[in-house]
Amino acid sequence: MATLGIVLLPGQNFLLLSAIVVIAAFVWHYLRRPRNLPPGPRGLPLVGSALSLGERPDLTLKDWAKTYGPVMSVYLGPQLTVVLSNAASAKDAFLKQGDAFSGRPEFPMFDAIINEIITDSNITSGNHGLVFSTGKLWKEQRKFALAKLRGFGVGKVSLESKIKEEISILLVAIKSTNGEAFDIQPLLNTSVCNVICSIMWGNRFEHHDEQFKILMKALNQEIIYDVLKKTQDAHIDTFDKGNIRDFTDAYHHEIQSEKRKPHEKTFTDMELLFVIWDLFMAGTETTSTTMRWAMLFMLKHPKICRKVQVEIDDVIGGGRLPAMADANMMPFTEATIMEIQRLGNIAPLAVPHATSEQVEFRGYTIPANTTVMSNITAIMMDPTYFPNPERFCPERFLDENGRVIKNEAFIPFSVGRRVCLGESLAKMELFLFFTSILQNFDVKLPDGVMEPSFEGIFGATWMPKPHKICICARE
Ligand code: HEM
Repeated sequence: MATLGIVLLPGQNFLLLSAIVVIAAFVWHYLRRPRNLPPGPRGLPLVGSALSLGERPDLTLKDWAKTYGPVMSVYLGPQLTVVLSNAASAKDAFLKQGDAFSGRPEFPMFDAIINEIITDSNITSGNHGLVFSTGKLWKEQRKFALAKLRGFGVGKVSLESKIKEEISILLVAIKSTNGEAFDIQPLLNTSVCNVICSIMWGNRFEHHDEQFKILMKALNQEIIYDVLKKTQDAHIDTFDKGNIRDFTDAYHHEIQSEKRKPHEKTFTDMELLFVIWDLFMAGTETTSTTMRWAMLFMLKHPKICRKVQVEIDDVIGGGRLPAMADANMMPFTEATIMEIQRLGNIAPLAVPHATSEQVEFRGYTIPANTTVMSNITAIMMDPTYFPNPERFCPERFLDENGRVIKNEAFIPFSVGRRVCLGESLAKMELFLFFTSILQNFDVKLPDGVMEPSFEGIFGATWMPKPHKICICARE
């Protein structure tokens, strides 16, 4: 190459070209940034700030918010993302401007997975079910699911008795460990999953049932679709519109009553599969992981554990299982569960939202299709609302008369239109499982272990690393 009278050797040619590409990438990176965005780190071309997030993105983002403020913009790869790091900004967005802030980002990887799993249909997009759907489909599915979950007993005594049946079986299984160290996760997963089975299909499974074992194993695998489809098809074979037994029947009835043209319908057999899939995925690991954190916190704070047990003994005694009606009379236990959820915090960045249109927010302009994340870790560790936030202290949720008080930054289920659809069910399960275990057992560390480990794995949820504990019959 000979330009401006300069002659370059082949190696220099390559260097020059690389330099031009890098400079162009930086110029493009800075110029493409839309005007009037919230402040935030500039990051690098193409990857943005994604490589700086580390193993705990929630903690890194919490740290960055100290510099850039509670509403900050970050490029994660090429994706513009707005991060909300205090309760007020999350509520302003998801509650006050919920119309614009309740979409979900597109996940090309998710679409690819769906394509891979579902081979017998022409489904190509991820806009299905409850968790990742948007627009009219999401609104209709969510409204239906909420109404039917209520109809099939969520928040009512009818479901409570099913949860208690599950708990009785769990307690027998725990007792059979004879105080030996064991991993409680599979037992908890099975019990919680069975509660969803009861609502979806009207029946529970024995822990050793082969079909149930396949379902449990499938939950995190590609065969989940086939397993759910087989169960659903068998269920629908016995459908009788005069006898709606469960969620699946109610949904099937809705499909049959749909009068809209095929392309306008959102209630279909395929959609039912996605909805059930979402309820299993969102409703199993979340609750059982919170219970695993609960056991660890009780091991770490035996005095608090003892105080909960004293309250259980006073209000319930030992002659019957705990009931939801007891909760009002057990403020310390309620406050302890809240503190477990605050520090156990299983959904540190919740589920990302997206803007459905360009929106003016707190003086900034946020373009359509921007990903919006609420940093639940930052919100539930905010010292303005939780003084000394690292400390495990149930009393922070009690007033001077020992009554439970609300704290507006306590949002483990998120807020607004996309608030966790299973919140009532999860609260029922957490109270009944937690109190029933502590009513009957003491939690202990295995021989030779001095401290419970709070090391976790940051994945779909923030969960404790696999560990063993001893659960011994109370003396
Ligand atoms: C301790 C237990 C649980 C916690 C901490 C939890 C937390 C959350 C959070 C943070 C979200 C995201 C909300 C948002 O996008 O702003 C969510 C969504 C959701 N959760 Fe839960 N969850 C729990 C249990 C459950 C259970 C038991 C079910 C169902 C049976 C469930 C079903 C769902 C569904 C369907 C969504 C998506 C809602 C939507 O996009 O409209 N969750 N949950």
